[in-house]
Amino acid sequence: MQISDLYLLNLPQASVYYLPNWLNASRASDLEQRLRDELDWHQGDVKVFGRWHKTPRLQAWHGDPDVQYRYSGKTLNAMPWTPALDNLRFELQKMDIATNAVLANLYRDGNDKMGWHSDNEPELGEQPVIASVSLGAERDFLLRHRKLQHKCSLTLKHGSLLVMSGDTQHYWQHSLPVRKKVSESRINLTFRRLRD
Ligand SMILES: O=C(O)CCC(=O)C(=O)O
Ligand SMILES: [Fe+2]
Repeated sequence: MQISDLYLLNLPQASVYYLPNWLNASRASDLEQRLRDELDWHQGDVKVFGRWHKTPRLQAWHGDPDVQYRYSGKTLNAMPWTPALDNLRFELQKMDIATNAVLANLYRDGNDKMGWHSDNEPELGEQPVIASVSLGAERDFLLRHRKLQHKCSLTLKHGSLLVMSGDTQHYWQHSLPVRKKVSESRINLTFRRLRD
């Protein structure tokens, strides 16, 4: 499989690709269970408008030993790859998506969320490639252009793969809004490549 086998979203100044059934349902469910048990989940702190809050989701940071992650003024060392994460990383590698770390998010239910942001930290480079795997509850993923009026909403399915590349992070923001009716949890893995 190649990135060109995914569906390209028709968005200006963006390269966003999506494949709903990247993993079959049973593999996706097994993986979800394993990751829930194996990853180094913790609830971090974020600074929003000068005040500290608990992140409205759990997170885990895994990757190559030398990879560090700067987040709200803190530096975290990556925990090692687990076999399950390493397998996925290998499959992405076969699609020419080279990554050395993954930020995992666990949304415990529809109250957990992620606010508007771009993944544009300098260590991700000029044109970051972010490969995002979704497991568990379906959640809406929103994209909005920073200057134009364009918006887009996508329901990320169990076992799906979303790839953001090119200028996407430069011109667009994305978010995962609260969905009160969702009672199930969701795990999302965002594979990234950080440089030093
Ligand atoms: O949960 C998602 O689908 C989005 C996660 C995300 O944007 C991130 O980790 O940077
Ligand atoms: Fe993101």
